Amino acid sequence: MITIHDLHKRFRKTEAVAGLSLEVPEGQVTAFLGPNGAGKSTTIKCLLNLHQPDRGTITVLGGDSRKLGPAQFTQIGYVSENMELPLWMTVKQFLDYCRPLYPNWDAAFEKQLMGQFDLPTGTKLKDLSRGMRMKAALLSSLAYRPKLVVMDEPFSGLDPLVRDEFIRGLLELTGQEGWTVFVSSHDIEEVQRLADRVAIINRGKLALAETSDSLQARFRAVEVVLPDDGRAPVNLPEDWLHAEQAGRTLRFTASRFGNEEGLAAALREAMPGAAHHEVRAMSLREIFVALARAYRLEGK
Ligand SMILES: Nc1ncnc2c1ncn2[C@@H]1O[C@H](COP(=O)(O)OP(=O)(O)OP(=O)(O)O)[C@@H](O)[C@H]1O
Repeated sequence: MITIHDLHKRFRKTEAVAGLSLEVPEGQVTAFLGPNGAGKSTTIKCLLNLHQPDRGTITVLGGDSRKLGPAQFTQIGYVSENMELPLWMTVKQFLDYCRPLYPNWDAAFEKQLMGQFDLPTGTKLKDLSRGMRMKAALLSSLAYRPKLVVMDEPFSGLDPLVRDEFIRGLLELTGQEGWTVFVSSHDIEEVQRLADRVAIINRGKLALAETSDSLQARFRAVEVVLPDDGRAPVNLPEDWLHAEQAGRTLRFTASRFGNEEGLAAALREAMPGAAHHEVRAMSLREIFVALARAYRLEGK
């Protein structure tokens, strides 16, 4: 659905995107993660033809992003935290304004979304809470049933309750509609329930792209009780991340977990005298924290 190849974009001295290549497959929700200033918004603006790439190519919906025009934009829903909305309009006026812009606008679906999002039609956009305003923006971008939904930090600034409700609505819809969604965030917590795939960008480059299932299959939190002399070996396997010892307990993150037997054998080899160990699956949030430490993800 989206193929980014060797994307470069510079603003004066800042190299915002520095050779990013990424595939966003059809029918899945891809979370595009990275710290502040990593290059997420710049990538999204390039793929929507709002910025010209300096180098590299992006294919969106089968065509060159630089040729995206009104016809393609009726197939793409775009929601951004910085979106400018006509705040003086009521929700109803706003939707009346959007409807004729999209030949594929689905009035019945608009109604369904209105119910689902529980929006007050007669209220001016400027008088809505931030969460409600994002919902109005989302509604106006979904009611024409786009093939591709691109969201740039849609949840930032929403309180957890509103965010959860918003995500529940989105989850239902993506499930029903089979949408391809590309959603950026600086915090996995915001999008972990939505994401089929995770792509991490750091300092303008791709650090990792993988399905959530594969990440959750290969990461484990491990706790080992060391033998009486209580010293962990200095050279642990390099896929055991962030080893920390407290008393006789050694904790680390196994980043290439295959199965219990394989891990037990590796533990016996690395620490022959260890008494016992515990292995626990990790949430995407915990995995992201471990990855952030491993890649030293930092804002610019
Ligand atoms: N129009 C611009 N002019 C100058 N510099 C820019 C411009 N847009 C982005 N940058 C810089 O490019 C880098 C990447 O910014 P970008 O907004 O793409 O990051 P981001 O990952 O979306 O960050 P955030 O999570 O803070 O939104 C930053 O250093 C930013 O200051």
